[in-house]
Amino acid sequence: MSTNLKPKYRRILLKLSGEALMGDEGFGIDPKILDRMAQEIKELVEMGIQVGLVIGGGNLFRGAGLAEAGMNRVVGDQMGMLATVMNGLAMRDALHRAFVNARLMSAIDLAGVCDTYNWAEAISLLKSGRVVIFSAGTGNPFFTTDSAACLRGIEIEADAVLKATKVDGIYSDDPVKNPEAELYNHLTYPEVLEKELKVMDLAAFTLARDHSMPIRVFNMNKPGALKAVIMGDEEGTTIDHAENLA
Ligand SMILES: Nc1ncnc2c1ncn2[C@@H]1O[C@H](COP(=O)(O)OP(=O)(O)OP(=O)(O)O)[C@@H](O)[C@H]1O
Ligand SMILES: O=c1ccn([C@@H]2O[C@H](COP(=O)(O)O)[C@@H](O)[C@H]2O)c(=O)[nH]1
Repeated sequence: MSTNLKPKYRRILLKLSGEALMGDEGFGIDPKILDRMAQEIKELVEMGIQVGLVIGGGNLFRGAGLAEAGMNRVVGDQMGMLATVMNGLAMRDALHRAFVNARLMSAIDLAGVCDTYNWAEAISLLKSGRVVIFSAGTGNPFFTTDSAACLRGIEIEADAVLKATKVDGIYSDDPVKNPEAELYNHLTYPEVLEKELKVMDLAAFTLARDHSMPIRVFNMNKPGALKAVIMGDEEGTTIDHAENLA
């Protein structure tokens, strides 16, 4: 249970792993996970926290995988970006069913389906308590939704990028492959690079570092983990400048 009384963050950029959305299925979206995430986001909104959301697309398509199978990489990435719009539509629907006001924006024009990304409008929606889902990544191929999360997080002046993933945080090695791997509570930006830890791709990570955007990585399947992160409790792994970790 948290010993902190006030949330640590006022505005967050929450990145949800697309792959984690599929649960035990090999493809697609598990409605139970979607509804649980919607409830957890609702709790944050009720605490007065402004929530920007980026969802991955790994449960549907990844450009790199499609290119390996012979498809043109740009076309594969376009399919990957559209996959994140599908996840965004599903999440907006789940949030609306949970009586949470949410808007879906896309970095690619999709008139009639959702709004096109607009920075000023996003800020104004966040201030009015709406959850804003940023889909279609950065709108460009050869990037990932981790880059989109850091980019949008910096643009909306979020207090942190919270990366919800399938493992408890950042380990000394991939914990799925190496059960001996140790979990880190805190890391500085240079430590992540020195230790060659796979937190997110380099483009995303350096963007966060260069703009002093703290990153917190935690398990989206662990009940209460998101709330603990929000309250500033020791949960998952925090990456920041050394002086902010002290
Ligand atoms: N040092 C490490 N610490 C923690 N996880 C690691 C590490 N190295 C590799 N991983 C792997 O990275 C995975 C998390 O990846 P991540 O959440 O970034 O998925 P993703 O590819 O961004 O998801 P999606 O594309 O579906 O949104 C973990 O499941 C873990 O197996
Ligand atoms: O800015 C972006 C973001 C994503 N893509 C493509 O979408 C898929 C899914 O995103 P993940 O981060 O892997 O979940 C990604 O593999 C890319 O193919 C993109 O092109 N540009």
